[in-house]
Amino acid sequence: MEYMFASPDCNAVEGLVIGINGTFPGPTIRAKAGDRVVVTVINKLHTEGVVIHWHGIQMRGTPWADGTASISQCAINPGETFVYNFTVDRPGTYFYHGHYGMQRSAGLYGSLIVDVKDGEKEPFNYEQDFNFLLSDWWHRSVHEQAVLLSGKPFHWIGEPQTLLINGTGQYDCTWKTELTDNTSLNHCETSKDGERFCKPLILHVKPNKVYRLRIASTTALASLNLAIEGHKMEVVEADGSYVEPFTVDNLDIHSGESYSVLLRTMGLPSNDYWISIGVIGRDPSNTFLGQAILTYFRPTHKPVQIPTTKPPQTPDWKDHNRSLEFAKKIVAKKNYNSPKPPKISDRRIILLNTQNYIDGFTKWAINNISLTLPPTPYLGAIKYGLNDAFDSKNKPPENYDPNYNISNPPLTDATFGNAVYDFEFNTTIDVILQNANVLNKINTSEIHPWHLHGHDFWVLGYGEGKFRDEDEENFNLENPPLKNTVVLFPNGWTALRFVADNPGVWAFHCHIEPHLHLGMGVIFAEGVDRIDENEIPKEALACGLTATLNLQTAARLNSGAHDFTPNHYLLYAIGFLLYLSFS
Ligand SMILES: O=C1O[C@H]([C@@H](O)CO)C(O)=C1O
Repeated sequence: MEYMFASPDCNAVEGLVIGINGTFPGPTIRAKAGDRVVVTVINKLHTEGVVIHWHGIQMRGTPWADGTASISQCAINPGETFVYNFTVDRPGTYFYHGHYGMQRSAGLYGSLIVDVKDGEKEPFNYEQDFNFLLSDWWHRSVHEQAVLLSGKPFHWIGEPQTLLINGTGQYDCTWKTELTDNTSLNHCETSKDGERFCKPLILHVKPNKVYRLRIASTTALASLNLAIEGHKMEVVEADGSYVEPFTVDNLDIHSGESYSVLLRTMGLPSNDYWISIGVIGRDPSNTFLGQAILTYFRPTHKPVQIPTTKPPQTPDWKDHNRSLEFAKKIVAKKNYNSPKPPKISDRRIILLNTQNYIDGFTKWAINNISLTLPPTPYLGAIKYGLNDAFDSKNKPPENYDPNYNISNPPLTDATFGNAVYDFEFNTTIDVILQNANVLNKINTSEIHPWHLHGHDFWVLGYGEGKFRDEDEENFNLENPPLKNTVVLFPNGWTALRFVADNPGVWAFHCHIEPHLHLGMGVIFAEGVDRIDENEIPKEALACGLTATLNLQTAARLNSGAHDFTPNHYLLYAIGFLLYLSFS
């Protein structure tokens, strides 16, 4: 991991991105289900720690490899190395990204594709797959962004300048939304030194075939919609689970989500076709759209032309109902052993999402608590009972004040906090995400994609306004989809269910990078006592109070406490006597 100068969207001024092995985005990792993946991370950032989160991988048996700073491990210091060693148990479209500060916004990400095991088949056929890793790009550095957000008064970072596909975008191109007479690509195609690196991604396809597009979004902020001119798409996978196929003209994808769609190519294509990616859910302001070209192989090898048609318009960003209808179409695949949720839950937590002030600083809070991560990773703090490492005395609230007016939030300050929701092992948990209006903007409620670590959850339903107990009657317990990221729509609620059966400490948070930075997340812990401490790599827990723990172990070992001392003989003698007395 290393900062590099780059201009992913061909803006004249280069900025900094975090590259991996000299590339941005990082290399695509491709594995087969059941594979053990071993990745050595060497931190070559000069002055910052780093971690990598493997988004969508459940880390069963290796919770210390989840790559969340302060939660599952210590940040890897500059110059240090950390080895992630984990199993990818389910095929699907995933990605990896930084999970320390706002490093995802700095471009620290790459794709992770898990194919089916040898000899197994996907429930659909295709000729070839194409990979689209979508992101958004700001010309201000991530450090400037963090300072803007953390200041008093608060300065919002604004919308992105450009949308990127596989790390490439086209800022300020004449063909932003429609073509001008001059169809040359000018600076959008050629960089200063003549290297063509900003031209749009080109998919070469043959007529009458089926292709799989793997689309994942690691945007820092933007919710997106993707449309392919003249073609429909059949949605077949969401967040690594197969879904009941459905056909769409365009696809919504929010930060943290991934989809596979099947694209059937035409028999007699008349042209090359645009693929457009636009912003939904928030006013896109001047964001330059993401564009790619679908080009058909031709007998005469003509160079790829910029299509002479207009790129498809993505839907109106304000049309949340359309997005909600899209989200509701995603259900588990029929007759495919899709696991069903338990019929009832053991515990229900309601999480109210609000924007708040704390001492004049603008923050996001959940049930009035804005998450501030402690220096000691929770995994070690809980495992070793280091009660001072975080607020272990208090439990975070299970609900919010029933009189709270979500349309007109009171101007009460929130508080900072870092207490943990701890779940009894193997119990079924329902979470209701509840949206509200933001501060100081009449009638404005924002969209929040929430991502859970360590689990997939069933999405049981969406609703308008405040969640009421009766809404439970309409939960979808028949074929709810399994996802790891779900949208909380403006003014509404989203209900989800999962079984707390994965020992570890797991973040659950809004996947909008600045929102997490401003406290929009909670921490879940389950079965931590079941984790074998001998398996936790020592370097994962060598900071904060857990560092002291490592030092104590080292000191004990150095002082020879592991040698056979007279005390051991005494214990053995007592044990032997007990054995004799019982036998
Ligand atoms: O966190 C945010 O702050 C701004 C706005 O709510 C206040 O300026 C915005 O659009 C966000 O998503």
